Parts: sequence; C-alpha cells; structure tokens
Amino acid sequence: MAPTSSEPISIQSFATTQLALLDREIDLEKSETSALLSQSSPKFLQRIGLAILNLQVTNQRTGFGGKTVLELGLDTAVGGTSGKSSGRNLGSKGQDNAVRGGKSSSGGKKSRGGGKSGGSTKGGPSNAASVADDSDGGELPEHSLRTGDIVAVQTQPTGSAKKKEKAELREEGVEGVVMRVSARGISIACSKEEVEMPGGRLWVVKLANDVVWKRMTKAMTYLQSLQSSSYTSLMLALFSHVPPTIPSPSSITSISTIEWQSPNLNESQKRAVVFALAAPTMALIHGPPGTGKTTTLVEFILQHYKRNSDSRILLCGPSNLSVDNLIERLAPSRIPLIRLGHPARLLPSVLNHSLDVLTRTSDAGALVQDIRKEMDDLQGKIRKTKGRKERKEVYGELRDLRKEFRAREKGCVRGLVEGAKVVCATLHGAGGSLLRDVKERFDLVVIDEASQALEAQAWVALMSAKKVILAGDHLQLPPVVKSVNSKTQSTSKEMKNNSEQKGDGEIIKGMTLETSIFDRLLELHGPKVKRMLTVQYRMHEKIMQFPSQELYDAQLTADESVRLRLLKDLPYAVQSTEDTTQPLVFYDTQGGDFPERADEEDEDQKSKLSISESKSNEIEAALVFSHVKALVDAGVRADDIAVITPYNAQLAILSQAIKSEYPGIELGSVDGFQGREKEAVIVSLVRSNDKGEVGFLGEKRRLNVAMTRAKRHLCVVGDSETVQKGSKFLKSWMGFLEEHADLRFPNVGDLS
Ligand SMILES: Nc1ncnc2c1ncn2[C@@H]1O[C@H](COP(=O)(O)OP(=O)(O)OP(=O)(O)O)[C@@H](O)[C@H]1O
Repeated sequence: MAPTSSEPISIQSFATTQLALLDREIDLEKSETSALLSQSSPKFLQRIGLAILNLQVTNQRTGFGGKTVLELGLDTAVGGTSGKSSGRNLGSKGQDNAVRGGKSSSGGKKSRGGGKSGGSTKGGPSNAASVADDSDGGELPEHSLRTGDIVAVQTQPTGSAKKKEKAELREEGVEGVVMRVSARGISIACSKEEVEMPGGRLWVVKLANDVVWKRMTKAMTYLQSLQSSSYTSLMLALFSHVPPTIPSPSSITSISTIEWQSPNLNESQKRAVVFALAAPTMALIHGPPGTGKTTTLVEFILQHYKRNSDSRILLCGPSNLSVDNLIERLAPSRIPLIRLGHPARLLPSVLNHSLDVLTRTSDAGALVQDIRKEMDDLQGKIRKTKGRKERKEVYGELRDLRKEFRAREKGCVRGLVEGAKVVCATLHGAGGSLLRDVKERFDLVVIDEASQALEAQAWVALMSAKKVILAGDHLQLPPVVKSVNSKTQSTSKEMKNNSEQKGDGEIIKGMTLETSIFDRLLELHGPKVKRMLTVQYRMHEKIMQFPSQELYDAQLTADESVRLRLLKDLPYAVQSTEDTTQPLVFYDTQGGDFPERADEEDEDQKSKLSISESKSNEIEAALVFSHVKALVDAGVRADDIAVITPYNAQLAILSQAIKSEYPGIELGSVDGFQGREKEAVIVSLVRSNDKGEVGFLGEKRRLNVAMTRAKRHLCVVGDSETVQKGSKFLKSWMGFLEEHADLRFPNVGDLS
C-alpha cells in the first residue's frame, strides 16, 4: 500500500458518513428479514432452520440482570424429530460468504460448535458444557438457532391462520435472546421484564439481531455530536489532526534490555512489542497468517502491565472467540482480568473469569444470589397460579424483588469491573451498560483481529481510550457486510479533502463500511505506523512462497520447525506416497472436461433468502474425493484434513460425497476457514467456463485465506485456463503452481 499524506479527516463528517452507511446496511438487513418472515410459512422457516415449531414452556426462572428465562421443549403431545434444515443463517448473506472467524483447536486455538458452514449442527450449542437436556418431549428438529440470537416466542398459528400459510409476525408473544441450546430444549432470556406468555402451542423464530448495529449507531452518533474541544488526543491522532504519533528511535527500548515473558519470541515479534510499548497513542501489529499475532499481543500486554501496573486495559476483538483466545493465553500470568459477556457464549476455559461466575462466587455476590433464589421461587409460583388477581399479586412482589436484585447486582458488578486491571469484551460488548457505569476510563485499548471489525464497531471501544494497539492482517478477508461495494460516491482522495465541517458534517465520498480501522490507518499513515511479524509457524515453505511473494513483499520466512514438514512426517504412521511427500499439488482440470454448473436450488426459495447464484462442479468434486481417499489410505487422519471452496453449492456436493465416508473431515467455505489451519487442505476452485468468469475467486484476500490454511500439504483443484483470465493475481498464481507445484492433469475417465 502506498503511503499517503496524512491529511486531517473531519471527525464529524466521518461519523456522519458512517451513520449513512450503517443505515443502508441496517435497512438491507431488515428488509431481507421481514421479506423472509412475511412470505414464508412456519413450516418453511423450520425447514430452513430459522424456526422451531411445536414447543411448550417447561420452566421459567430468573437470569442475569433479573431477566425472566423461559425454557422450552417439544410439546409432549407432538414429540419426536421432524424436518431437516439447511441451516442457513438469517441475517448472514446467504451467498458464499459463510460465517467467519472460528479458529481450530489443532493450532492451539479453539473453535465453537456452530462455526462450520454448509450445514446445521443438531441443536449445536456454542458451549456444550453449559447446556442441559432439560425437556423430555423428544429431540428438537435440526435448526440454526444459536446462543445470542434474537428470537420471538409466539403462539403457533393453527386452523384458519395456518391455512393462510404465512407466518405473519404478530404483536403478541415475547422477544428474547437465546441463552442455551440443547438437543431437547432451548432457553430464552426475555427482553421485557414482565412476561405474559402466549397460550397454546408455541413456536420460536429467529429475528434480525440489531444490538450490534444499535451500538455502532450510538457510538457514531456520539462522535458526530462532539464539539471539537471534547475530542480526545487519541481521536485527534486517529483522524490525523495531529501528526502521526510514531515513536522516536530514542524512545524505543533496546530489545536486549527487556526481560521477555515468553522465551521463544522471534526478532520481528520483539520489535513489534517494543514499538507498541513506545507508541504514544497508537501502533499496528501486522500479523500475516501463522506469524504469532496473539503470542505477540499477549507479550505486549504483560510488558505494558509490568511497566504501568496502575493502568487499566480494555482487551477486545470482533468475536467472542478472538477475545477468549487471548484470555486463555493471558490467564496463566495471573494478571487480574475479567471477561464481560454472556457465559453461554464463552469458552469453558475462560468461564472462571466471567462476570456472571464472579458475581456468583464473590462475597458481594452472595446477597445477590439470595434474592435470585427468592425470585426463582416466585417465577415457579406464577406458572402454577391460575387466577388473574393472584397472578397480579405475584407479579407485584416479583417487580419489587427485581428492583432490589438489580441494585445489588449493579453494585457487585461495578466493584468487580473497577477492580480488574484487564477488562475483556467483544467490541460491541464494550458498549454495554456495564462499562458505561465504570467511572475510570481505559488507558489502553487492545484490539485483536482489528482488520475483521467494522471501524464503527472499533469505536464502541475506543471512545474514551488514551492509546490503542491494533493487531490484524488487512490482506485477509474484511468484515462481512451485506452492502458490499456500497460506497459513498467519489474517491478516497476526495474523502480527505471533502470533509469540511458543516452542520452535522458532510458525507465523505468514497468511504465503504467494510473498511476497517486497521486498513484506514494504514492508508492514512502508511507502513510507518505498523510493525510486521515475518516468521510464520504454520506452513511448509513451498506453501508460503506465493502469498509471501505476492502479498507480503517476500518478507515471510518459515520457521525451521515447519519449513520442511510433510504429511509423511506426521507424528503417527503415514506411508510415503506421491501425495504425502508433496507439500503443494495442483490438479489442473483445463480442457473443458470439468465444467462448472449454476446452482439449481429452488429459485423461489433462493430469492427469499437472497442467495446469489452459487456454482458447483461435480466432476471436480469427484477429483477432490479421490484425493481425500488417497490421503486417508496413506494413513492421514480424516480430522487432519479440510476441504474448502468459495461456493456453497460445491460445498453441498462435497459434503454429500465425503461426509458419510469420512465423517472426521472438515468441510467449509473459504470465508468460514479464516483463522483456521489443518495439516492438509484441499481447495476446490470450481470455476471452469469459456468466458473466464471467476466470481468470488477474483477477491485476492479470499484467495490468500484459501492458500494459507495448510500446514504440510496444500492441494489445489481448478481449471487454470479459466482461472488465469480472472485477474493479474490469479494469472500469476496459476503460473506459480505450474512451475512449483506437483502438477497433475487428471483424466475424467479415471474418476468412477
Ligand atoms: N516465537 C515463537 N516460537 C515458536 N512458536 C511460535 C512463536 N510465535 C508463535 N508461535 C506459534 O505459532 C502458532 C500461531 O501463533 P498465534 O496463535 O499467536 O498466531 P496468530 O497470528 O494469532 O494466528 P492466526 O494466523 O491464526 O491469526 C501457535 O502455535 C504459536 O504457539
């Protein structure tokens, strides 16, 4: 990226523009959701995984914040499992950008149950440890409802309403957040305090989750409203109102004088830590795939804490997993930390640091617990009370108790949060009421995976910070938005010049929502604000070579421990074959024998889900299957292999072919595999046509993710003739593979 002049950007105009872009995104999401809900029958919504029918309340109790929690199971009069779902997520762009984020446990990082794309997980909770099978009405049908989703609980339409075959969302019923999911039950924390349950048989349907959007909108509205005299020094630096705050060479401590906490840090990691320590207001740590970004951040936090033990740190990431991965690595150092966020969304290993657990186990929490118990007893009483008058009385008692509960809980929580040196939360979690009440501000905000967060999301955490350290890689995939390519008119140069401050600020032309703060600061200030990590600990050097050359200025080196690792060297018995001795294989399907096909999904259903046309390639899938078979026959364990593709339609075909035979193999979209790694990865490129159309493959950052997931063996399957026409980058990749990979020209006749 070419360094550009650091001209100031109007903060007000920035916020105004972000608000306009956010509005557009929210409108798009809302209209998609309401179109789907209003045009579909409950049965259809259940079939596609967005609803569960035939439910009843099995229990009612008090949750965190005094909220009523409803536990639902299948109505015993119905029972059993019915219907299969395709598991598509409402609110996720139904195209081939599947869920992003999850990291694999194989690389020392954990993944959550629902992170895979291409199919639903049976009642798959994100945190199995916290889920109980609490209903005996039978197993729920397959669905895609997950902890944290916003849902409505309503009386299921019957008789004439059913005949209308439309699931118009009605006024009655309650809205809430999914707290727990198990094979037999689902718990929902109601949004309103007083809950009058609708009668009869119930159904639960997923709604659009606008909490994250609301927090971003609130943050941008606040920024827009600020008088320039109220701008923090960090704001002035991040919008270039003061010169970029680059640490002077004299302020950078010599690497040799530091007592490192981690004994193995490489030079580039050490340089990044000292740069971040010396930076007065901001620093970027650029971590290409497998280069130890998290390791470096953890070392930085420990060093910072050692030097500033009074300072308070806010540690954030765009996803729960990004935050938990950091906590797992920080926790052994015994630094006092607290994790905000619903416990059901956290990794079991970090639960002991969660606010919810600490409010239960701390001394101040004991009193809160007593009131919670009383409230639970009353909740139970409500369910058994039939008379309206009697119920009203119990509700009255409950209301008084709830007030007391909240006051005590608030006091307890404030004590815990203010006492912690490191507060950990997702970026939008940092905008919750718990932190709003904390008087002290944060001296330092650290954001991991900052290149995967919308800038408005980052500002939720940054509003009162004094210094920020961002870690990320702008050359991998950016955050997912529906309004892709939607930008305010004009160029990014004008964006800087056009930002005269007038009224609420002008719209800055050329800005996009998906530009992260990491990208923007790099573009604004150039590479002088970052330090790049250059030793990677994942890939065989041959796998690393092309992305390093093309994207990272040939600066990456493979650590000695991984440089020459092959499948045959796995720490279990693997035969030496033509596959297990090759780090890089390319099956070139050129010649027209492996044609792509447009997805034949039900057109009507597709338009309801706003799924863009997906592509598949059946013969290519057969080739992938035969390669998987060869690897497994050679002794490679199925769970060390992943198959990824940019196309959902191809994923469906691959799943059908591979899953029954090799259940351990992970199949996913390229987007869903960001942050993950496997010993062997097979990439199915799908596109094969005369016109040279490459669709999703045209995105360099997607290809970068696809080609950097494998540790010991990367196998690419694709039609070089088609693919090379897509872009200069693709042409150069095809050329590289031709020259450096074990090149194979498959014969359709050999594939049975
Ligand atoms: N200096 C080092 N010496 C040896 N191993 C290291 C070093 N730094 C990182 N690693 C290892 O490299 C792997 C990746 O490290 P880490 O999880 O910190 O990287 P990351 O950049 O956050 O990963 P990702 O690419 O998935 O975002 C881990 O297994 C880690 O133990």
